[in-house]
Amino acid sequence: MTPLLSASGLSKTFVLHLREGARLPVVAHAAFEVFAGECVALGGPSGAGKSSLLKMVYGNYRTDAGAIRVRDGAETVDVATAEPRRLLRLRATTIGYVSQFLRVIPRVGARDVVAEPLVVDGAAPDEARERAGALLARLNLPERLWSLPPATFSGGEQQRVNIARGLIAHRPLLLMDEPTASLDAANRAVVVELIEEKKRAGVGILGIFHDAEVREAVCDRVIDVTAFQAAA
Ligand SMILES: Nc1ncnc2c1ncn2[C@@H]1O[C@H](COP(=O)(O)OP(=O)(O)OP(=O)(O)O)[C@@H](O)[C@H]1O
Repeated sequence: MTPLLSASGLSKTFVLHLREGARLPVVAHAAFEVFAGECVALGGPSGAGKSSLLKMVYGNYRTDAGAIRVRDGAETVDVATAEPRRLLRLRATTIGYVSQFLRVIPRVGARDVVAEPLVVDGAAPDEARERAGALLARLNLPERLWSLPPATFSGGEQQRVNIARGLIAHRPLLLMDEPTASLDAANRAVVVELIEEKKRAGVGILGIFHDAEVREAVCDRVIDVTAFQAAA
């Protein structure tokens, strides 16, 4: 079986230009794979480079060396060297990303924020809104909030809107950065169920899961990022 994601030789050093070019090596020669239907956690202590690796896989951080091969239908795209347009296309169809925080879209109500990825995929707006409502209901977001822009929502409410937006459409590879950080036990359990459903649908997941209970419930294996520690 070919992996959905195959990273090899990944290295990254931050150069702090405002600190006289101080160099902060984060990872060196990182290599890992993610297959369809599995959930893989990036593990290791704070500052080990978990978020940096996830951002490299999504193409938000440049890599100094290495390849990040992502299967995109019949093609394979190397995120590390892809043209910006190719990267945007890859994100539109293949890589989903659930960040910790919602990037609020001004004046757009929560339900429409969640429905948008389906509309972009070509779903009829009414159907997209109905599915968005159903997902928000599963995540216990009170219906009175659905038409309101999430800017004023609580941290946990915003995180649930963010999760719903990140999970509503099918993307074969899903990156998750602490998807349950601000959630209570009942909502954590819903997110665990949603992740299980994605796995059953063949989605490969790479994520950071600080909550040990959630990690043990959904993750098939943990990649220890300290193994990729760069020499200072
Ligand atoms: N944009 C950046 N510019 C400079 N240094 C950065 C940047 N992003 C991360 N770093 C540094 O890289 C190192 C790894 O950070 P990263 O956020 O990847 O760690 P982490 O394992 O995700 O930590 P945590 O569990 O605390 O979130 C840290 O020392 C951090 O200060």
